[in-house]
Amino acid sequence: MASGPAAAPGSSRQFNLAKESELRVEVGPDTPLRVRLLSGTAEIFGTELPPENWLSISPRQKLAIFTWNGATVELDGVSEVEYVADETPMVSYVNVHAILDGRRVRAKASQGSDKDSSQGPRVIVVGPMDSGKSSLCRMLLSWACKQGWKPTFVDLDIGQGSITIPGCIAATPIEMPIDAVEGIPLEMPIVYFYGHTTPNVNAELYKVLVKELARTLERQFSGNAESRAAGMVINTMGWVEGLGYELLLHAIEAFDANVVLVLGQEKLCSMLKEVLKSKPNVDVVKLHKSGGVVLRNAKVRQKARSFRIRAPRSALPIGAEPVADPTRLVAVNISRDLLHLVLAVSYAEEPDQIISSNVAGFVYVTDIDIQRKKITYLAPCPGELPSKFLMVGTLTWLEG
Ligand SMILES: Nc1ncnc2c1ncn2[C@@H]1O[C@H](COP(=O)(O)OP(=O)(O)OP(=O)(O)O)[C@@H](O)[C@H]1O
Repeated sequence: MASGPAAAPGSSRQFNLAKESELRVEVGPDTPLRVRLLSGTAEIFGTELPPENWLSISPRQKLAIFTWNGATVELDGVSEVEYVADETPMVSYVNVHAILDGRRVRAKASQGSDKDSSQGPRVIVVGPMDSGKSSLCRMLLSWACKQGWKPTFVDLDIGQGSITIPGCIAATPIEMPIDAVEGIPLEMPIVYFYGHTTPNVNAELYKVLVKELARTLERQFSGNAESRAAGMVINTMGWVEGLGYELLLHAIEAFDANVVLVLGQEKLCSMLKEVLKSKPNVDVVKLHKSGGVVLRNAKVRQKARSFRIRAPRSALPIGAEPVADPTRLVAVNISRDLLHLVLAVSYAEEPDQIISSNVAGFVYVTDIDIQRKKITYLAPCPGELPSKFLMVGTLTWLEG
């Protein structure tokens, strides 16, 4: 591993990357960094770099520029960390991709026959915090897209998810390799609002929403053979003990996952193998964590969450006391407590549809007039909200 000091502002430098090595880069909070490919081929989490064009890397991003066959890349700007590593688990990851691809081909070939064999792989990626789950999901999705598939990405991580804002679970079809800068496309996500960043606040509600999302996808797959064959890649939370473990099992069951990829933890892998051995159609596969995955402390995680809420479609909540039935709806009075909260706008038409409805988007409360019972909010687009039901959780956000 060759490591270099962070570069001085404005200086550009080149790296000759040998076959199957990667340049790992951590970008600071406010310093811009650009990268370009000068020769050979290289990719960022499964998406190929365009030749010659400068690509701006967003602040705070931590990434690897990996090459299968060798490449020269140039960096321009300031980074906090940059070094080249030649030991990576990428070959094992791409081998998994090849197996998944074979299953997609077989699923497509059996379209029109029985439903079970026309179902492509349903992959769930599990592992402790900072084991590289999200990065592996990205690679598997982007490699599948490169091959012409349109897999569905499901993100069950309510803390550090990458489809929408924290406190939600969501799914979206991925039709093109994921843009290294823009991230997951946001045109068509199906989003369910949980309203908290940890599942133990209301684990029953979390489970109900996971089931609803799984049911919605099942309905979509039954009418769309193409996405059924492409299958899904499911990202999970980094909580793998106790209730966290129970929720992983629940997710495997709810989505009918048939490939479980376990990143970086022997214990979790053997526990899952043991408990799933009664299901011969479920493969549990252990994979090594990449040495490049960057550990994030609680503060960094909180910052990352609040940063995601600044994204165009944002919003977050406050909650009521737990009650006997954890999925019972509680009406929230208009009070100052709502100020600076992000509320989810439900698609529900009637109150009894609220739990089972996905959300249209989010609004951010900027003012409360208690006398007139009036809420002023920021919304991503003008006009009326698609429903009169707004949902509240425990997530807060102050512009800072
Ligand atoms: N090979 C690599 N080189 C450099 N940075 C990497 C590499 N792999 C992952 N990272 C970075 O490390 C951080 C953690 O990785 P990732 O988000 O994939 O982990 P995770 O297991 O999904 O985390 P969490 O449990 O918090 O959701 C991310 O910022 C990611 O971009």
